Amino acid sequence: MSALVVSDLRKSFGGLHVTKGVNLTIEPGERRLIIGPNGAGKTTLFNLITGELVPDSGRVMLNGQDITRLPSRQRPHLGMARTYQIITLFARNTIVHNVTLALLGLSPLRWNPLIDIKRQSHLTEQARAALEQVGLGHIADRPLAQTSYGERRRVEIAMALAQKPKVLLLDEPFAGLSIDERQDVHRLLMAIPRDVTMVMIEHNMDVALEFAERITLLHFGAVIVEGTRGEVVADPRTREVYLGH
Ligand SMILES: Nc1ncnc2c1ncn2[C@@H]1O[C@H](COP(=O)(O)OP(=O)(O)OP(=O)(O)O)[C@@H](O)[C@H]1O
Repeated sequence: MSALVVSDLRKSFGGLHVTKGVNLTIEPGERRLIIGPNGAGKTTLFNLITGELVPDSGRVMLNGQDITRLPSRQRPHLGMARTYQIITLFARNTIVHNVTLALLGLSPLRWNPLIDIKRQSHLTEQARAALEQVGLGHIADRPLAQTSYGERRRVEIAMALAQKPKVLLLDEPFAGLSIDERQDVHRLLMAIPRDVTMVMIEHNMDVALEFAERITLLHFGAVIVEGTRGEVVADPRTREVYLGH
């Protein structure tokens, strides 16, 4: 059974057709890169898959289950996680506290106004384990404000990993990072075990090529090339979209 299947997905904003019948099949354990120039419709596709946007038509299946109309907040319980920008989180609180809060947000306990987060040791342990996994275990008790941009990106990935996802969606995880920070994030993503399927969206083709075995090129809301890394790079349509010749 495929990990994620998108069938004939369509979305318009007013008269603008932004997603024009996209099909994708992603196998368990796969690392898939979805590339495309600015405005190709990558973020929209990502939001349709995660449930932040509702498609006009088409279907999204996660591990064989139709989730097209399932609210996004329920998708983590079925094994889908995405990275979030954490800039708006609690900068004065510690890193581990922030990751624990992200986990609490998924838990039924979030409805309890009397909850004392410090007592939720199982959530804190899960948060610490995820921070270890991204190489931040040693600074888990540092305030979030005292972290570099690259470290914050790793905290974002830890928040998603703490949910123990089966399918992890990464929205431009290298954006805004220095070359060294990119290498760190790249190494960390490559070390994630194969029981996690990963789909990454990225507009800059060069920074993410090594990540994926298979690449999908999106242009004007449609898939125009798909194949192995070698096939997509060699395809004249890829050159045309990216290099204009
Ligand atoms: N909510 C919206 N309302 C109207 N138009 C939208 C909306 N969201 C996206 N669009 C338009 O849809 C098109 C695709 O946008 P999208 O952000 O999905 O592209 P992208 O490939 O992610 O681009 P980038 O690499 O620049 O992030 C753009 O023309 C954008 O202006």
